[in-house]
Amino acid sequence: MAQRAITNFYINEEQSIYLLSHRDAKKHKQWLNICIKQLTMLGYKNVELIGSGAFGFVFAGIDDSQQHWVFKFSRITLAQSVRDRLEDEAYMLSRFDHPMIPQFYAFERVKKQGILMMARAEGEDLEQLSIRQGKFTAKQLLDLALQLHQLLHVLRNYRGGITPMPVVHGDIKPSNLVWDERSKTLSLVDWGSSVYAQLDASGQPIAANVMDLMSADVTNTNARMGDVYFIGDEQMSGAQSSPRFDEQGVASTLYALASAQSCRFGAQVIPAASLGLPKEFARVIDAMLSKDKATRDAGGDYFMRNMPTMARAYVPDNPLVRDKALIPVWKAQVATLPDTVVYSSRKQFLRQADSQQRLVDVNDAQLERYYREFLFDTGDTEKAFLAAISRLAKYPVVGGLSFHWKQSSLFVESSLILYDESLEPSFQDAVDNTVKLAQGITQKGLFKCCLFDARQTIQLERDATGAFKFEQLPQLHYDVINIPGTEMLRPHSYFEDGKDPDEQLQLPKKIIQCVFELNKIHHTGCIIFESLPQRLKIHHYYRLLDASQEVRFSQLLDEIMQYAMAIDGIGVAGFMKLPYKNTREFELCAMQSEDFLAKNPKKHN
Ligand SMILES: Nc1ncnc2c1ncn2[C@@H]1O[C@H](COP(=O)(O)OP(=O)(O)OP(=O)(O)O)[C@@H](O)[C@H]1O
Repeated sequence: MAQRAITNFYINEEQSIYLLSHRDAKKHKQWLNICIKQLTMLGYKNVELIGSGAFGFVFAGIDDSQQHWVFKFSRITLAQSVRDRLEDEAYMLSRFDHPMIPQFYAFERVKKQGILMMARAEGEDLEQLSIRQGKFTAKQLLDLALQLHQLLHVLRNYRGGITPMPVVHGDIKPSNLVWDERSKTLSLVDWGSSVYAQLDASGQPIAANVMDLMSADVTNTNARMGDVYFIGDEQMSGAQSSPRFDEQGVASTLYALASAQSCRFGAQVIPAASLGLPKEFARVIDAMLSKDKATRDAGGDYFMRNMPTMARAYVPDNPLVRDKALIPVWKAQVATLPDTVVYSSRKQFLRQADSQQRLVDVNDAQLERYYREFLFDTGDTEKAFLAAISRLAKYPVVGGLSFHWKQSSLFVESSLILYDESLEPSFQDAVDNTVKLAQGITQKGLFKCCLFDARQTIQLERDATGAFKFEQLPQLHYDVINIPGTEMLRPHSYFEDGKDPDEQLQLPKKIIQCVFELNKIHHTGCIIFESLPQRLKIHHYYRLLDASQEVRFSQLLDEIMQYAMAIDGIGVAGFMKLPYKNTREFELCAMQSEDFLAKNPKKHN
């Protein structure tokens, strides 16, 4: 119990509600139900939760005249100053009357709870579409780029009366863009980071902001932080706000959708020029994502001038043809889809890149959101790799991956079981990206991650003496599939790689003995013990591959549970078992080779 207490850590609901303590999960559900009830009492029908972000929850409902409304609530757990931002967001949204921007309806306060009301943008946000569809086609991207170009014009040309007052949205990214396939229209939502621009695109102060100039506020930025996975370098480093910020958001968005990633950081290893896009378009995106400001700005200027012409070029409207998957994925069916969460050895991985050693005494198990604060010192490709790993958990999948960087090669072992066949192509894109990005990482070492179903996580509370409270000892869940005898002869992988520095929890020896015994039986799976002061969480998935061994297998799992009741330390420890020792080897590759639409018509036509 000598570990530092976990202080500033909170598992975000975004991870999975199933990982919250019973009490917190109940509170969370109750709160959502209260919101739904209140909105229903106000006369809205079909009220439902449609989104949740770091700052709030978003509900939708229908009024008497069949108008679709959206209600954005700020999280009550946030500081008042942060909650007040919802009112600023309401103000900026109310400035616009444009078909690509949801109409502002009202801002109201119920006790301390602010509620922003606006029109619902019909359709699906582009992050959801990207998860479902995988890489966007060139045609989709050009159509989208044209609409984004139009949006940038709307923002730049905003006027307060006769005075030009360009607006910076500040958070353009796929999840803030709602696409309606029926009407082919795009809407920009989430105005929580928007401000009046201080500078114009050429870096000159904007005359309308005389107040700022007079109040000697010329050096301070009024900019707000957008999503660190999508904002450009200037916004990240606290520069004064300018339309360049949104050009960067647009470039990041187009890049992320073209490559099926959830961030902008992969562009050095997987440039837009490698994605089978029209050459001119790909070059512009890469220029806009450049590390060099002059190149970025020139790219942005080119986009603003030429996007309409680029979008007019003929591009075949065919579905994507994908190369063979870099690593295999198994498919399976299940009645209830898993609520996937990923755990990884990323702390160790990040620490190596953390030059200022700010992570040394952080010992939390799961730092998904928390990592955002520590991303500054990490290389872009490492960030992109971690984001690509997180993206895997957006799919209904269980399994494990290990990446081992040795000499000049990358070795990947995997076991991935996807529970929705229709998502196979997009999941393949997501998995291939992890490999391509890993090929671009030069630091030596090992990275492993497990993907499990949070619904199956066993949680046991401790009493005042530290003993676990339960009526009946819960059982570890497993599936059985019998694979052909020939497959059984292949050597199975055996995942033991010495003490992992991230795993501070000392497990009872008996558990380790059981795991050794389990290893003799052909199976795949993972088990992670996460011991907190008040409770123990056991995350796991198991798949027995030799049905003849089921009796022994389930007996060992029961024993593991019994011995787990002796865990008294705090920390995390776990084991992962991959089914075969068929490690795939990949060469390191600093940058994927160029591939443009016109050059390779067979492949893309
Ligand atoms: N007017 C709207 N019409 C349709 N969908 C909307 C609307 N506003 C928000 N959404 C949906 O709700 C999600 C979350 O909304 P929003 O981005 O405003 O919340 P947030 O808490 O600021 O999120 P984040 O932390 O991701 O910035 C969006 O990704 C989008 O899918």
